[in-house]
Amino acid sequence: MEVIRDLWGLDNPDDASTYLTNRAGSPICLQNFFNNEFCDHEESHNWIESFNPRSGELLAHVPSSTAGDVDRGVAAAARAFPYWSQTSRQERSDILMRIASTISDKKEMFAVWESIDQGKSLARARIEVDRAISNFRYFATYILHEEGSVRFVDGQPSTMTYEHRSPVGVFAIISPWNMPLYLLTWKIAPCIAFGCTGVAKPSEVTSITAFLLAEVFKQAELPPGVMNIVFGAGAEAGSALVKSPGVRGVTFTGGTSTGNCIRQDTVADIGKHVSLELGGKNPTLVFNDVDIEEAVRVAASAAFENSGQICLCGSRIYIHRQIFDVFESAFVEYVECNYRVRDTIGPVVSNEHYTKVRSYLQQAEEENATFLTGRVPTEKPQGGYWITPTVLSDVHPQSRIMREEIFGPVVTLCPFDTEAEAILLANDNSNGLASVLLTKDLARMRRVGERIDAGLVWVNCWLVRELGTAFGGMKSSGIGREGGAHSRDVFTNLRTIHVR
Ligand SMILES: NC(=O)C1=CN([C@@H]2O[C@H](COP(=O)(O)OP(=O)(O)OC[C@H]3O[C@@H](n4cnc5c(N)ncnc54)[C@H](O)[C@@H]3O)[C@@H](O)[C@H]2O)C=CC1
Ligand SMILES: O=C(O)/C=C/C=C(\O)C(=O)O
Repeated sequence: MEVIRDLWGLDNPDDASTYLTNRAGSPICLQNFFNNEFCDHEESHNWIESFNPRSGELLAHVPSSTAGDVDRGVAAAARAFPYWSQTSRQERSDILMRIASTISDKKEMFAVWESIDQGKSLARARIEVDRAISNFRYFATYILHEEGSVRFVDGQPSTMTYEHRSPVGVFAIISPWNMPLYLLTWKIAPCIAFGCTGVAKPSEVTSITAFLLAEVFKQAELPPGVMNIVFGAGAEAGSALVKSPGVRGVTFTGGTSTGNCIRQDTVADIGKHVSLELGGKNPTLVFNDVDIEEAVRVAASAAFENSGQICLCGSRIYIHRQIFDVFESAFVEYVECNYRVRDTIGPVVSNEHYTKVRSYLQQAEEENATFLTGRVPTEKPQGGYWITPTVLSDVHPQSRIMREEIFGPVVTLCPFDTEAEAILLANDNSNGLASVLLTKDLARMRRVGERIDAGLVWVNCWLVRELGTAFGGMKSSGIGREGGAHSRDVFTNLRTIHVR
């Protein structure tokens, strides 16, 4: 496979950029991956164009797969399931470890292509590649250390009872464009660790690292059919995959409206396992006892990391009125020094997303919000989708800017007077994914932390992750949890066995 060989050999940004220049506008063409073979999609003239976010240039041709292609992937996964579901935990663990080592050997190559394809900085891409490796290592070892128990039924000493788990079957794994490799592996690793097989459909906007991951599966000798990758549009390939009768479970991360569609598409099949991790409009609460410098650092990182394109980003910052002015000026100064486009943060992912984020900024202007820093972009320098980190105040609580997930480098600042008001403001949103509390008061951490509508509450920190703990949201932010035993629940069926 010529393209894989080319990309695989490039592990520094300069070589990758020379390679792209030498292709002289001829895009990289990706292929589906079924049964451990790269193969052409059915309608081989039909491609989705994927662009370089830094320049707007055409970067890749992504197969526009059809329902027929999806069927091939599902059939491959179904054929592999009887064998794979019976392999020993040790065998699966060894293969997951080999996958982790193979990515690790090509860490820089993965980071370079993730950065080119998604637009994130190389530093950020490196962190995410490391975390993708950790996903495989974590589930490789988790399955070796699971505990179970056998009990005797009360009053019946000759009857014992125990719980047994078995893999569900073929999974549809659907992932978004904001942390492409990390979020895909967050689902693929437990899927194969718990004995399921699958078909993964990465976002059509950022498909390159998933294509490289397919080569990792080959090199790590994952048996054919255990994990297949189909590329294509959500409305066609994604939808066909979710609806496929051969698919027994769906795990999805992405936007809330797509999550709602997937819920509708699976609701009639009651036995299908469904796990949905959706959007957020997350509050950061800054109380009046904080160290301002530290609070600014955490709140800014929560707002602007990955150009605000993480579902966990804190895009509504509420600050106690007593420290509002001092926090506001320190925050703006910090953002201007530390989140500079092109230098420390990248563009947003696509032209479509640029237009969406820009429309919120235009609305802010029309509604007379105060732009403390940042602006409505008027041009695309060098054709890229650059948006300057923007801090707004004086935004009406009912404005779309305050209520909807913008998913870009845009944050609002608002004052509050009391703890009770802070909780009301934080919870005044249909989402319930994440939140940050900044305070030194331990009693308040509990009082407030336990009343916030959010699946994840970070106190004096943000994006601290422990892969064994529950990850997911409440309200419109999703259904179910993943991580450690929660992922096990997604990918396995539970039966209770009584033996006399
Ligand atoms: N993790 C998160 O919270 C994310 C949130 N978003 C939000 O969602 C908005 C829309 O972004 P999109 O790129 O359109 O995200 P999306 O949620 O539509 O895309 C995520 C994945 O779902 C697939 N998909 C789309 N429609 C589908 C369907 N009907 N059935 C099955 N799969 C389907 C896509 O191809 C992609 O692989 C963004 O502006 C952002 O606000 C986007 C990405 C991640
Ligand atoms: O686990 C993390 O660190 C980040 C997860 C991010 C998402 O799930 C998302 O943005 O969709």
